Amino acid sequence: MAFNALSLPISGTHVAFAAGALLALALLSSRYRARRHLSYPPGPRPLPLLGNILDIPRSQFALTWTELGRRYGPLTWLTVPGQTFLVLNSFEAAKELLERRGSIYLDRPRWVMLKELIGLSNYLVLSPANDFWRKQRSHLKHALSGAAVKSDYSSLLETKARQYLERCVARPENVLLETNRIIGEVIIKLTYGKLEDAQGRDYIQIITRLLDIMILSLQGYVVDLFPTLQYLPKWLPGMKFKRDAARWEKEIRELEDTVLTLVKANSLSDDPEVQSSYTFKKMQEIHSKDRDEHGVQEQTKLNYLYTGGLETVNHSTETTMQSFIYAMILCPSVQKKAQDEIDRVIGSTRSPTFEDQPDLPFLHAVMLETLRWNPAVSFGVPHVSRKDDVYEGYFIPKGTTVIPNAWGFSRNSKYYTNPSIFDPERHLKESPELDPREFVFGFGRRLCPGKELAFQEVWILAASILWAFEIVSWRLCASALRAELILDVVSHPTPFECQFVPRRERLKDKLEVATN
Ligand code: HEM
Repeated sequence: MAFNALSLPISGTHVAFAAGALLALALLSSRYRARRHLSYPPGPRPLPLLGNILDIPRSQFALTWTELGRRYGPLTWLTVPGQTFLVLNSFEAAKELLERRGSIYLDRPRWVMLKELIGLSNYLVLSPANDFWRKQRSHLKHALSGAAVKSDYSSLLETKARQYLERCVARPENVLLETNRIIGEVIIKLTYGKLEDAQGRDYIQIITRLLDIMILSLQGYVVDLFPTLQYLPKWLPGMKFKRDAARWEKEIRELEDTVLTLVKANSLSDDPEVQSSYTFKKMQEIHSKDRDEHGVQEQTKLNYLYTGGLETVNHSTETTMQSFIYAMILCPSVQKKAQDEIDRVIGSTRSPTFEDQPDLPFLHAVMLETLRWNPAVSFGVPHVSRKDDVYEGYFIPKGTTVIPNAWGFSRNSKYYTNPSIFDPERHLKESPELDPREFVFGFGRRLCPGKELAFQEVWILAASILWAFEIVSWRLCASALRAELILDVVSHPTPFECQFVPRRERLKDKLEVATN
């Protein structure tokens, strides 16, 4: 039986529904038409089937992103089948998209190798913007706020800085290793309260290995560009990524189990150091909310996994300190000026404390310049968009991976005069140049929650080194050294040797007095 539309009973609801549907259709079609007239941002021409795969670097990523910016302008568009990428070489565009429109650019890439094959999807920095991520971030926001860092962690940071100086006096040939070690100790102390478990296993070694695996797996595996490759059998040629993933997954599970055991043991500890740690406090919260043993187990695991996100960012602080030491070797006049300021304000009888901070403006500028000169996360951590967007007339579809090229901002003469020169004075001008903390710690809702802690930590370590030592190069004179930076996932200076020469007579005695 044929129905005549007019013979159907029509109610007000139907009319409203039909009008709504028509309106939605009209909107959709006008949006579609508008989109058809909108273009993607400029970028290199994609190849059939492969897209821009040949334009995507395998190393020194930030250099390629910066070069693309020079050729195509502040926004560069790249595609590989099924994925779209937007490289930002404009600080203003990064601010607008990732911060002001932060609710759109909130997710993280799929990172097939790291998250799906190795199973690290629950680490805070890698996590999609889900409920757990939100809860953990809100907890961290308080635990690592500027006020909390000042009141809760200043004394730990000062004590660690003095211990560091003592170790450098005792083992001057090992200062770079000691630098990495002390930074690891700060984060582990703060997270777990202890550096090793009852069996004497060193947590810094465990975490360092975890970080190394993470960074290795982010170094441009082809499966990240073509996720379907993961379903092919591992005996086929080109499937090395599958074997790597299987090996690392096993290793990571073992490392995690060790730390998880510590987290559980810690939750029962009556040691005050443990009780002041981040995980102890979180575990108390979990126990107070969930009395069911299975729930507690699950929460403990999640707590560990998310806390794991804290240590996974440790390399950034290490490389920032390495960049500082490297810059001081390359620029002896800057080093001397900072030391003169320290000598004037602090003198020779005691080592620096945070109370000296307001009186050391040149040192503050040196630390800002260190962050700018070699942004530790040189091309930022990518954000992924949750819905379609339009910016400056360009269409940015949902699911686009947006890369804020921090290195590009740091080398852009629009923001900095002579950007490749290490020059702290740029931050002391009447109108200071762009504060690098505006971009080296990322943007918007994914902004680094550890930025206050990181800045205070590198500040106290740098102040202590300059107070106690002259930093010189082991073999070469400064003029023979060139600034060479490796811009990988976490960027760092090329391996170099250096020596800390004591500037104070009886330095060891002075440090002992300070420590006691
Ligand atoms: C100089 C040292 C550091 C630098 C340069 C740095 C930089 C960054 C950057 C660029 C991001 C990505 C932000 C974004 O996606 O927009 C990030 C994320 C993060 N950082 Fe840091 N960071 C440093 C130290 C720290 C420290 C000491 C901690 C913790 C104690 C920390 C904890 C985190 C966490 C948990 C995230 C993930 C945030 C999220 O995805 O929601 N960072 N960091």
